[in-house]
Amino acid sequence: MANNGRIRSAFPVANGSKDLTSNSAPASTAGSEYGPVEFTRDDVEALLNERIKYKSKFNYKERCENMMDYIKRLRLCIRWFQELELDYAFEQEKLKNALELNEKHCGDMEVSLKNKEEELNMIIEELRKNFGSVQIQLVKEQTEKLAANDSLGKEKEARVAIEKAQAGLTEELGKAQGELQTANQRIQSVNDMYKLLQEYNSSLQLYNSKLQGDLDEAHETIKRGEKERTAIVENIGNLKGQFSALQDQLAASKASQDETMKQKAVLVNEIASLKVELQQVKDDRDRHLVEVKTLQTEASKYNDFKDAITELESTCSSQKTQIRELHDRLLSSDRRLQVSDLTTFEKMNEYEDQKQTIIDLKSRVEEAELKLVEGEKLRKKLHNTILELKGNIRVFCRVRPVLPGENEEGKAISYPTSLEALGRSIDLLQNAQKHSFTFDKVFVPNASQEDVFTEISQLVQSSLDGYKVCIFAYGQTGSGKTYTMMGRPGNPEEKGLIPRCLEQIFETRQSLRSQGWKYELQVSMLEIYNETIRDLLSTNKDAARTDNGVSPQKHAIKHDASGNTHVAELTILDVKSSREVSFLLDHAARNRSVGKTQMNEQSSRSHFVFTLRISGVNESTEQQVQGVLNLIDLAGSERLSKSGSTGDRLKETQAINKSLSSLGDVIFALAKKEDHVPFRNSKLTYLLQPCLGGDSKTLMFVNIAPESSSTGESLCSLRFAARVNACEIGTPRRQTHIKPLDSRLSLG
Ligand SMILES: Nc1ncnc2c1ncn2[C@@H]1O[C@H](COP(=O)(O)OP(=O)(O)OP(=O)(O)O)[C@@H](O)[C@H]1O
Repeated sequence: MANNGRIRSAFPVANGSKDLTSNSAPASTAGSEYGPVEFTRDDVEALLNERIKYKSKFNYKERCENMMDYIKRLRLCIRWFQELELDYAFEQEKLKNALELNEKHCGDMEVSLKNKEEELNMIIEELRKNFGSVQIQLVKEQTEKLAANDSLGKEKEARVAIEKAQAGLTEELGKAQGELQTANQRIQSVNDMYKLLQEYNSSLQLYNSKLQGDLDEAHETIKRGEKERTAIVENIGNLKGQFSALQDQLAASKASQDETMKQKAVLVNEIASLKVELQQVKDDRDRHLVEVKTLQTEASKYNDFKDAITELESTCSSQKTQIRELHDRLLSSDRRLQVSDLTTFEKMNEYEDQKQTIIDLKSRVEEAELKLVEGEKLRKKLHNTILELKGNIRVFCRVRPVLPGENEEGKAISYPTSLEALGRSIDLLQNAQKHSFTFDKVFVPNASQEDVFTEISQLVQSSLDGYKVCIFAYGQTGSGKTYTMMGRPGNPEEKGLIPRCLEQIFETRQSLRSQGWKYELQVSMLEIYNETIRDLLSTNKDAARTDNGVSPQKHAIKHDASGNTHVAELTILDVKSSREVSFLLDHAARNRSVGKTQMNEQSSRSHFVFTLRISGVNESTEQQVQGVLNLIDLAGSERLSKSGSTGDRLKETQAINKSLSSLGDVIFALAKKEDHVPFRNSKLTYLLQPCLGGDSKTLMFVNIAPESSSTGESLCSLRFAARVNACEIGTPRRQTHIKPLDSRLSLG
């Protein structure tokens, strides 16, 4: 029990003292005999280490008393301990409760803090949103402010203009009022003058009437004088004098009367003109009054404007305060924007660097692409040189995949993977014996139609360059010859070599136009069935389908001195697009002789020969080329035993085998450079004579079925192909000319 630095009094009981000062918590009330006592650690230790000394060892009474006292003190100490423990337990309980309370309080605080945090987050979110909307509003307010400023400026301008106009109008009004006043004055003076004239006129009239009276009087006097003349004859002279004087006076008064009359007329005219003038002045006055009225309405409008302007100004001032607020916010946003601008600037720099890197990379890619194009050109050139060096016959082997329902077990075919054999060799296992073959190319079962076409596309190009090209597919029934040549109908991905060749030719024809080349293409399709040629493009269905009705001589084959082949009465059609050719291919496929054999449900029982005659003229160089592309799907090569044929099928198989073995004979004779090459032994070899004879480029596909049951047939096919592959027949020759004036070369 640690004292924790509490200052305590020495153990009083132990010292026999009754100083019971209590100065610590928890307070102990131990020691009822001694009152509440407290022990320190030293007290307890002193008590425990106390050794009672006795005066006499044998004074048992004293020893007993001392012992009793010691026990009493020990008991006291124990009780103190117990009470202390109780107090501590109580205090611990209290602390525990306080701790729990605090924990609870803490939990509550935590919850409330979390709530507060959420609330604050929400407020922040809201503030952010508000900030966004405030920014939008700010932009809006700014545009509005600008618009208001604009309109205010306009209004001010209008106000100034109106004020100017008003000043002008007031000036004009003043002027008009002045004019009106002068006009009124003039009217007044005219009126006065008119009055005066009227007075003058009336006085003149008076004077006139007076003169008239005088005249009447004179007349009276004359009358009296006349009367008196008679009466006073002697006074005539005097009277005559009087009379003439009176007449003179009369004439003078008449003249003055005329004068007055004239003056009156002048005055009347003047009054009339003054009246007109007065009318004009009145009109002017009315006009001015109207102007004054309009000016007054404008002035009232201007007053309205004034109200609007004051309203606008108050809006402006409120907007100004808003703008000021927004401006403050804008400033803070600006500061943030500056920070983000800095980041953006850094990012921009990074972006620029990356852009530069991209540009560098692009230029490097372009360089690489250029190199690639150059390399491709070189490759083509080398390829052609190799072809020419190698001779004109090459062999490609293609193994078809295992078809659904076929047995995949016991793989008879494998493909060596050594560097020199990869893609060119094939091993066939028969009766535990391995037969290895190497060809120009071996296509594994998963090779696509496009893969195969890529390998022969150079050859197709050669036909456009003026070579005779002959590609044929050889192999047992069901090994994939028709698939290789024609593809799977209705599936563009799986179209065969013939449609792909034509697409390439038409595309190249189009692109060569820019170099001045113009090509004409003609197509013919025939089959050799039982040693008889049948025109597959004939529109006469009976002639196309019937075997017996066709004379073997009908489609006689002829070769001219230039190595061109003509088949009599064969339909040759000009073609302009690959679509046209596919239509013709469909037509021909429908006309083909097919039959069911043990090995193929739809076995081609004839050799199918597709011929494309290519005639090109270069208008700028006058160069002319004639190429021929023969694509041949041979009939199945299986042996009689395997085909299980009887009757007509047996006859077909025999004819097929005869022509195929003739093909072999011709190739081998050519290879051996024998004097006599048995071209005429079969229709097929005779037809293909110019293509096999050394001038052309020939490619043979040997098609192989993968299943073990076909191993025997596959071995035969591969052996035949290997022999062909070993042949070197001649060097292909290109048929080019400089355009003769009016000739068109015969084809084929
Ligand atoms: N490479 C290939 N990928 C997928 N299927 C193929 C392949 N080669 C051939 N086939 C399929 O195999 C079957 C037989 O092929 P195809 O008719 O072309 O053989 P064939 O040698 O022309 O036969 P025949 O000589 O009897 O006419 C067909 O259903 C064809 O679709």
